[in-house]
Amino acid sequence: MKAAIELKDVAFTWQGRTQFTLSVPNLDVVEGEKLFLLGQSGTGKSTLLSLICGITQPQRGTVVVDGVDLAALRPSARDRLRAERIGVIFQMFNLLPYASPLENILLQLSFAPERRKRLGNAQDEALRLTAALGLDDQLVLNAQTTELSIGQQQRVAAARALIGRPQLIIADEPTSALDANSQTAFLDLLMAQAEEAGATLVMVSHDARLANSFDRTLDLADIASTKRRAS
Ligand SMILES: Nc1ncnc2c1ncn2[C@@H]1O[C@H](COP(=O)(O)OP(=O)(O)OP(=O)(O)O)[C@@H](O)[C@H]1O
Repeated sequence: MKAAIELKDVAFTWQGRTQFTLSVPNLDVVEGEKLFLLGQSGTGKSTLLSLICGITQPQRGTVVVDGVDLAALRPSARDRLRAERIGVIFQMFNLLPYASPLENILLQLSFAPERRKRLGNAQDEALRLTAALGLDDQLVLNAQTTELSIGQQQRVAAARALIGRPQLIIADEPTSALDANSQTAFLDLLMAQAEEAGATLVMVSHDARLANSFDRTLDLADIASTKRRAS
């Protein structure tokens, strides 16, 4: 089976913060796999997702995504690869505050012409996704993102990640602000979208009950060592 993500001998330290080092000797995720990633707070789950997305670069080792060694790309090419092939739901959402939810979702496609081409009417697709996530059309079309609750913003961030069926979906605690019913609806949609696109899914969550829906569960402590030195 083809690997969607391969990490080898990776070591990473945030610039200027030598207290924390994340080391991942080996991590392989195969195409189409749905991986659930658990781990204690502060151990480096979000850091690992940043490395996979090419947002940060390891000081040592290789990160290969969809057959591409991220270190071999210029920063602009890494940004393009991320926009085209990876749907990212960031822990802090990273939405534009003064744009509408719809504008936030469609903006993603302006950086990703391949994803755009897979769609007929992009606005219809955005509204289909947001409706499936329980958001009202009028809110999506007319509200400013700052007016949305945290749970609503999380759903907008999810729709932005899913639009255009990216091959890889990276989700950092995407259900943390949702109530139990919304969590179930969200996970159902996430799984359906991943399956429809044959996408690989890596999701971080503290809620171990969600693990049942995934092919594999990993605790970060079993694949990585985290060094935390007192500063
Ligand atoms: N942008 C950043 N700049 C500097 N240090 C950072 C940055 N992001 C995270 N860190 C540090 O890296 C370490 C790991 O953080 P990370 O967010 O990856 O952990 P986590 O396992 O995702 O935590 P949580 O479960 O609480 O979200 C922490 O010591 C954190 O302070």
